[in-house]
Amino acid sequence: MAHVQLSDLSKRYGVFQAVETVSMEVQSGEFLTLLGPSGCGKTTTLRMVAGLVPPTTGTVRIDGRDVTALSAAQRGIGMVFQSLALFPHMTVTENVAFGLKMRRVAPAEIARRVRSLLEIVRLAHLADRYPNQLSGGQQQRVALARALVIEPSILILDEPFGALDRKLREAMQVELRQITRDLHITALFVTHDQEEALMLSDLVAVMNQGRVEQLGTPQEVFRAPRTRFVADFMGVTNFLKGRWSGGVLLAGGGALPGPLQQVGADGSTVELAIRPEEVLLQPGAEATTGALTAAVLQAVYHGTSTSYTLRLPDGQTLMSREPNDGASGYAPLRFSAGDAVTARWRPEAVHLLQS
Ligand SMILES: Nc1ncnc2c1ncn2[C@@H]1O[C@H](COP(=O)(O)OP(=O)(O)OP(=O)(O)O)[C@@H](O)[C@H]1O
Repeated sequence: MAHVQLSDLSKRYGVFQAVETVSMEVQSGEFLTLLGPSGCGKTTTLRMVAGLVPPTTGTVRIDGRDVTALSAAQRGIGMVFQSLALFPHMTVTENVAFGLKMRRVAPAEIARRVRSLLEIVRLAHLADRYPNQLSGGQQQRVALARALVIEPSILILDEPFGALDRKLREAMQVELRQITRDLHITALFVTHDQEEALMLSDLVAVMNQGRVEQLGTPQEVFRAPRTRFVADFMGVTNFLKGRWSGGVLLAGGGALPGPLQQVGADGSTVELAIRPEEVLLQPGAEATTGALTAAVLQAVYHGTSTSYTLRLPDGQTLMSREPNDGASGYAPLRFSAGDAVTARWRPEAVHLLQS
């Protein structure tokens, strides 16, 4: 059980600000993921929590205690990194036992804990193998067992599944989620893969240029991104420029479906995001309030869905993505280039972005 609190954590390398005033709290047993593109400061943040990198300013607290000045070993945090560095000359059992031996745990207790951990990560049958006799996924599980065997209340994982193929990665993700839940471990995870972040986490912190741009549940950051960066990172492809007029948002050559809360004066402009799967199309151009007319520029079949690129009357483009169910999957596409259509969406599907 451990509660982690980061307060105004910053890291500067020379003149370069790698992490800037990051503050967040992870409750005991929660799974938090730092998500963001390469170089945004995820690893540096995680290493400051682990005690591997000293912060320039700010504090790290575990269960209310300031651990900023403590070494990594004194913090008792389990760690798994992408370059997992198993000891090649040791068997699976010896690799997992290593941390306990260093802590001078009694041999019988070591044997008991290693056996139990190998069962949890489903490797008991490979206990006597050497790392080079294991698949990549099995090696990752040894690394996980090795981190878990010291019974850490906090587990730190930096892109631990980056080298695995998709199927193996998914299996490991499910296992990791189960293990951290079962053992009530507080986990801090780093990835640049939004799907991985969404499926694993209780909380996702989206980072950009050293700062946390949005912190929320997976549903919040996916469904209600607050900035263009977060929306973009979450796979939103539709960004429209709009203008307020008497409580109505004008964009794309028409009035958007309301009610929307006007945030600026009349005439002020705003950027908005809409997920392509929220844009519903009907045949024929029918300009009514809450619907936009559009011309189909391109139709692309993706198997499980079909995407349409549309041109709106004011020249902006918009994407619509429709799921293909069993029947429609074999049917001809509903629209093709040049067709006139009407686009609508639920008022809640529109997210006004902060500039
Ligand atoms: N020891 C260092 N000296 C100087 N700059 C560094 C050092 N370590 C990291 N940086 C820089 O700090 C920034 C953040 O690095 P960090 O490793 O935290 O990013 P990241 O988000 O984890 O990226 P990735 O996904 O590529 O690992 C990068 O621009 C990196 O070049």
